[in-house]
Amino acid sequence: MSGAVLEVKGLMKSFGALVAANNLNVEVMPAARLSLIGSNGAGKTTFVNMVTGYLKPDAGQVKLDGKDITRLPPRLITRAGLGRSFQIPQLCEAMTPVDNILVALEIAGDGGSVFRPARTKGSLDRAVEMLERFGLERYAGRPVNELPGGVRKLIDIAMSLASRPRVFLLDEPTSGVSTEEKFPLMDKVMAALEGERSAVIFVEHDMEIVTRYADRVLAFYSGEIIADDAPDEVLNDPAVQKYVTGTAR
Ligand SMILES: Nc1ncnc2c1ncn2[C@@H]1O[C@H](COP(=O)(O)OP(=O)(O)OP(=O)(O)O)[C@@H](O)[C@H]1O
Repeated sequence: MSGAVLEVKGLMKSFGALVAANNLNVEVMPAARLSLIGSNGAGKTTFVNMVTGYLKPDAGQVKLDGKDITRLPPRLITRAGLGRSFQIPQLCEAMTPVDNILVALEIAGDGGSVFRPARTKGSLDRAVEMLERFGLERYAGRPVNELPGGVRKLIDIAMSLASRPRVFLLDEPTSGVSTEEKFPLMDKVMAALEGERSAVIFVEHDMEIVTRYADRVLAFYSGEIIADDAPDEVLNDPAVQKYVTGTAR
């Protein structure tokens, strides 16, 4: 046993002649803060989609807590303990934040209907607790389609975290967020994770966010991981400066 919560071995994916993932190997420990960087088309989303079941790999294996989840459908992967939030929040527009979180709990749970999620005391308490953690109590009773973009993003993240995923994947959490809002948003996400053992993996183009919130960085280039180390090491790597950050002198 490696102690890793997520183990990715030999993951491969091609689209015709284009190799979008070339033998990706990654182990993620509980409570890790891992950032995925790389220029457009480097293969980050392909990696995330394969790990979360949205894309079938051509070869390789993904294990969560030692359980093989390769090729399971996304919903079963969520149930196994792998949460995901999207660049564009995936919300039930006419429902309140509390009801959205109840739906997320239902999807991550063992059954019931996502159209009429159970309103047990446990699930309601958890939904309210999540809103409090993100400072969103005042929006509790309004439909989410009336709420501002930053708030919707936080609700989407609160939905994924409500079921206490073992691994939480965030796709560009600060994209579309203003410079003034990006640090408060990440501070809230990281504070909400305190006390949980979830490992966090976030795709990010903003190097200020990467250096402040990640304890490890994977740099992708042309379907391969070209660096895997602490943020300072990766950002000072000549190949990363040449192919990823464009900061080579
Ligand atoms: N469904 C698909 N069909 C064909 N090619 C694809 C498909 N999905 C991704 N690709 C290609 O695979 C490569 C990797 O794309 P991917 O979306 O994983 O990159 P990325 O690092 O996430 O980029 P970005 O930062 O722009 O989101 C790119 O060349 C892309 O054009």
